Amino acid sequence: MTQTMIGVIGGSGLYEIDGLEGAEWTTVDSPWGAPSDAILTGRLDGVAMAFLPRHGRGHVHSPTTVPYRANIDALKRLGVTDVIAVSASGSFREEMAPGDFVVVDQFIDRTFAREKSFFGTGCVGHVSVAHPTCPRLGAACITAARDAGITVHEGGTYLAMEGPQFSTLAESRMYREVWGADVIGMTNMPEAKLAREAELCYASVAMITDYDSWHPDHGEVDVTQIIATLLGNADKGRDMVRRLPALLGAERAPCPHGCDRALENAILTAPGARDPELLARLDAVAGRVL
Ligand SMILES: CSC[C@H]1O[C@H](OP(=O)(O)O)[C@H](O)[C@@H]1O
Ligand SMILES: Nc1ncnc2[nH]cnc12
Repeated sequence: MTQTMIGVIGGSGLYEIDGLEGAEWTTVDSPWGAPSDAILTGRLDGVAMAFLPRHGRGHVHSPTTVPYRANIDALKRLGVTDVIAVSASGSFREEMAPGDFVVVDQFIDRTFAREKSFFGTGCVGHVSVAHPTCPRLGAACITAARDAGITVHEGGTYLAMEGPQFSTLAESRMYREVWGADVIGMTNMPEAKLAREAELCYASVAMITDYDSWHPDHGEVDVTQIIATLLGNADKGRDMVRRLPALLGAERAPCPHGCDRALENAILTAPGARDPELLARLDAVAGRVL
């Protein structure tokens, strides 16, 4: 048994959480650069918690410039075991309405201008992301959201786009009708892939703010409309997060889905051919297997 530490990555509109005992903003140094912000640490119902605003307080980082590797490394370095990503998202489904939450379980990664792996020349690693989210953690989010009175949808495919512009109407229709995506956002990739490389359980909660641009009755998405919905969603998100420690507990058994063992047999580079500088940077993420 290890100790649970829940890491919450707060998206647009969710820049802090309340109610943590011993709350403190901690600056974490990472060999992958500076994280988006300091990390709020503390305890809730006897469980260690860490909260990181994805875009930084004051919304400084764009979806492209969020330091995804530093963020995941910093959470791992602090001792986080389970990451809950909370993200403002557009909906491609009539029934996934603004104000609803969707616990996402698949992704289509259309991002192209971001560093997507901790591995590379001198230490090549390949992890599976066929099932990119942790079902155990996702189930806890579903229960927590339901207990908080939120309309929550179980499962969905999140299209991760580069942004920062929203989609064209043709793209919106293609993602929905041809590709079968359910929700859209700009940040869950490469975050989910990096969490898997770091052997962290990862669950994604999409807080629906809009119908993107496909819906004939809702016109095109704009940020004013998103912000209006986002403020109510952020309160709901905080309510969901407050319920997670009691559901997950302070003691943690190995992940039944193997998220915490994702690197076993993943590294191909022969020990003698590995780059010592890269190995040093991988200390937190992959130290267990190096
Ligand atoms: C505020 S509109 C677009 C912006 O909101 C989402 O951010 P996050 O995923 O961090 O909640 C979306 O991905 C865009 O970055
Ligand atoms: N329609 C949308 N497209 C991309 N990211 C979003 N975040 C919130 N709504 C979005």
